[in-house]
Amino acid sequence: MTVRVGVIGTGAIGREHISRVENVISGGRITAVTDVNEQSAQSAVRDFNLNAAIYPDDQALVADGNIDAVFITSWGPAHESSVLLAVEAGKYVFCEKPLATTAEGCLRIIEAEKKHGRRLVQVGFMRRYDEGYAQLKETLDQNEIGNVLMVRAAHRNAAVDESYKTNMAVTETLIHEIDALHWLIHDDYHSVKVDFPRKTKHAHAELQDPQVFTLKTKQGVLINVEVFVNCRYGYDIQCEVIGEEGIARLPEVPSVIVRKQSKASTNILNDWKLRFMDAYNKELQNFFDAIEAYGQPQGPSAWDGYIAAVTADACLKAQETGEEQDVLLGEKPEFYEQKLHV
Ligand SMILES: NC(=O)C1=CN([C@@H]2O[C@H](COP(=O)(O)OP(=O)(O)OC[C@H]3O[C@@H](n4cnc5c(N)ncnc54)[C@H](O)[C@@H]3O)[C@@H](O)[C@H]2O)C=CC1
Ligand SMILES: O=C1[C@@H](O)[C@H](O)[C@@H](O)[C@H](O)[C@H]1O
Repeated sequence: MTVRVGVIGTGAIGREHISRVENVISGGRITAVTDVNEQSAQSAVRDFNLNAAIYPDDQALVADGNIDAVFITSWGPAHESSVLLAVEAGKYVFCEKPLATTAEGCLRIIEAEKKHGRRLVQVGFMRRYDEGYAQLKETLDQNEIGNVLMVRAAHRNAAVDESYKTNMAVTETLIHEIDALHWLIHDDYHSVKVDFPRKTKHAHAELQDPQVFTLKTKQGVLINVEVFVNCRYGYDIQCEVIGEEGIARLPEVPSVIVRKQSKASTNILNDWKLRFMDAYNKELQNFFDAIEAYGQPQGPSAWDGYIAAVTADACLKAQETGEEQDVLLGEKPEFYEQKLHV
């Protein structure tokens, strides 16, 4: 089966995903695109030599009877309405994070998907497909370091532009750790708080940078995540898990070690697209493979999108108030308990 895909939003990651469907992975084909900036949609068709219809908006694209799935790669605030349109039309959905900008929005999507009666939605939490995270998870699942006590993580970007505000440290950046870390240690968040250390001179006036988030889990694990988006030196993702019997670290990205002029040095990547390239490829391959094998996706679900949204809301409130906030999750619906494996 070839999954025929319509893409809503042909910006940076939309183009990345178009390219990987057309040139890298198997099982899918881009047959429709739309973007509020029509020129962007046209240039995607031209640049990737697509045999695809260009639609004026998401509604027209979703109504196309010749598409099976929709990739939602528009700006975050536009995601919810496009997901709802697609689910109501019975299309499979791959939606980049955030699934919706509020927990209530995620619940509306969950209700629509339950009404359809079968999972349709996968959220773009690609860390779960990264080889390093997979190895780290395997180490923890094998109980090699005993009970997990603490996690120390960092999400660093070299620089961001002026459109990136303090709250985006949560909604754009920390959101990946929010998803990956509870998945990694099989635990749920209980409360969150944030500290603002001395501000770097490289951050613009409306951005507090760096920020340090402390997330406590229901089992008492203390997770500390540094978000530092003007670190200057590169794109760097760190994660160290401290257990009762030992410590497990996310592997570094392989890089040749050069010994020269009394120094040993390795390269550090600068670009998130390269850091997680294999993970993006795997998540989309898995999306197509699961549709073929089971008639439904098996990757991060709308429920995972909801967990991230509730936790992100608590982090935003912690930013505003300076106080610790509880993470209040509803009961996981039976609908999302089913485990599939490709
Ligand atoms: N999983 C990951 O690692 C990443 C996820 N993202 C997420 O992907 C989404 C897109 O990010 P970027 O590609 O970096 O942004 P971008 O600004 O480069 O592209 C977004 C595109 O969507 C279009 N658009 C906005 N609203 C629309 C609507 N209602 N209908 C149709 N088109 C619309 C814009 O014109 C633009 O071309 C964001 O939610 C972002 O958080 C982005 C980068 C990496
Ligand atoms: O989602 C992403 C971007 O939006 C964000 O800007 C980066 O910091 C992330 O690491 C990347 O994965």
